[in-house]
Amino acid sequence: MRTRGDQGAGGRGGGSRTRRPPRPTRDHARNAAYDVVRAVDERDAYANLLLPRLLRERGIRGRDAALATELAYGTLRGLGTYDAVIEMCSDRVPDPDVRDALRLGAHQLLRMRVPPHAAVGTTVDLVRLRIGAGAAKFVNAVLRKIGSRTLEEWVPIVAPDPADDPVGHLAIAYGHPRWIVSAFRDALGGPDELPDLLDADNARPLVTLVARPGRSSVEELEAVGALTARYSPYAAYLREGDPGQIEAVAETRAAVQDEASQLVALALTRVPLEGDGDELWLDMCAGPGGKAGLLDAIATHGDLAGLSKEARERAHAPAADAAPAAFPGGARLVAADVQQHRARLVWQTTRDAAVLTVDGIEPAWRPGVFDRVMLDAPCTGLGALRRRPEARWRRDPHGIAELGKLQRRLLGTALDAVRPGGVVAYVTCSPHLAETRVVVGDVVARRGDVEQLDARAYLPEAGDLGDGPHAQFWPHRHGTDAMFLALLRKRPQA
Ligand SMILES: C[S@@+](CC[C@H](N)C(=O)[O-])C[C@H]1O[C@@H](n2cnc3c(N)ncnc32)[C@H](O)[C@@H]1O
Repeated sequence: MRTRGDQGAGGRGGGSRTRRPPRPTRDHARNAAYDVVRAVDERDAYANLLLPRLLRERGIRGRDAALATELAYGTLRGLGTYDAVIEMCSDRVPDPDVRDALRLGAHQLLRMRVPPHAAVGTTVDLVRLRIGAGAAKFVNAVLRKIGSRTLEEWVPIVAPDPADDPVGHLAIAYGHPRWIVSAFRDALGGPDELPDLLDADNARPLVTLVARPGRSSVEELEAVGALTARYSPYAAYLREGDPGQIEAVAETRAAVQDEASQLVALALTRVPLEGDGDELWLDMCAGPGGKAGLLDAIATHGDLAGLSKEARERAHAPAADAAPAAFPGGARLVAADVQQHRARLVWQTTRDAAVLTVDGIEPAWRPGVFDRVMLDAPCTGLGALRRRPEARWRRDPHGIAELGKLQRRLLGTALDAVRPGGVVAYVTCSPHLAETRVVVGDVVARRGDVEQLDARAYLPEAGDLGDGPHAQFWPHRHGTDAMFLALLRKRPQA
């Protein structure tokens, strides 16, 4: 995985050597973390898939498992910062395996409260066993230099001056690629909240559960230790433990689902439709099924939690929008995805939905047959960087133009699929303007049959959603993913 200064061999402490196979050490947590960081760097592995497997296979549990997780995830999140400091402290470009060990040591020295002698000593031991004595000597010297200053002291040395280059400064200080910091600044409308947002992106998110209405309840989740959530009437937070061990989750009556993901689905069900009929809903890009699971339960059983009187009063419904309403049930969800394996996941997590493997841009349905359509469009996922530690370094701004074309085409077919008077929710797990407001603005301007509703009026539980008419969630404001929602009504025919 490249951040900067990725130029090739070096840092061996002199001379060539034969690569030794890994030897076991007692420091299971650091070995597992190192293996994860190496695998991500070397073969584009996914840390959130590999680490749990390694912990299971090696029998690493409890505090060791927590340490391995913090070491691996924290190191991967902070790569950009650590590489800048490593470059400053090295007299040669380290080889990738040595560099990954240095990154692991730098994370312990600069962001974790590991005492310097332990951070240096354990990393040097690991390098001696896994790579060789020469590399261990080099790592020892570099880590000692890194440990001579705190992160706060290093940042002004290795990052551009904030007065000349505020984005470049924040990119190094908070370990994010520069283009992502720029995109966040544009979406926030200015730099003021950037440090809070980037900081929130570096924290592990709470595990949020959804109790699917008619199938489970928040009370059932609270009875097994989950905590009352802030916004969604169906959410509960899990502080610790494996959600898969909870009976309701194992039985797909409940699931893991970010709170903003729950709320954007709920908002779609709350818009009063114009004209007759509210029986058939479509989730056009449903895999792996988070929103489909909730929409399927509400379609069948209704929005059982409904909206509190206070929330209803808080709902600011502009004249053109009717007030939010709790759906009474009695509808059917069709859930589609272009990828068969993702459609299968949707089938496994829903109960009553019809699940199809279909390309949303070549739809298998007649135009105008659906009353409500959810389009959770494929996107860069910049709003969920907290979840995949390495994701920020893998995203590429050059893909956005192609994604934008697909997003526009899918939004066009979603609007064709809904009946006049019906509603489409356009959702992305990205706040990037090119994937959100620009896509919606272009499609609405091109068609004469769509009006954009004030999405905030259907989310009275959550404030601070922006200037509208769309709603934008943020990790630093809401503790959720940075999810975007636009609600579009197809105008009734004259
Ligand atoms: C952001 S994810 C959807 C997440 C899902 N709604 C949830 O809440 O779990 C986007 C999905 O769109 C699917 N997709 C991409 N292109 C598509 C297309 N042309 N037609 C239908 N689905 C598509 C992808 O396979 C992916 O599963």
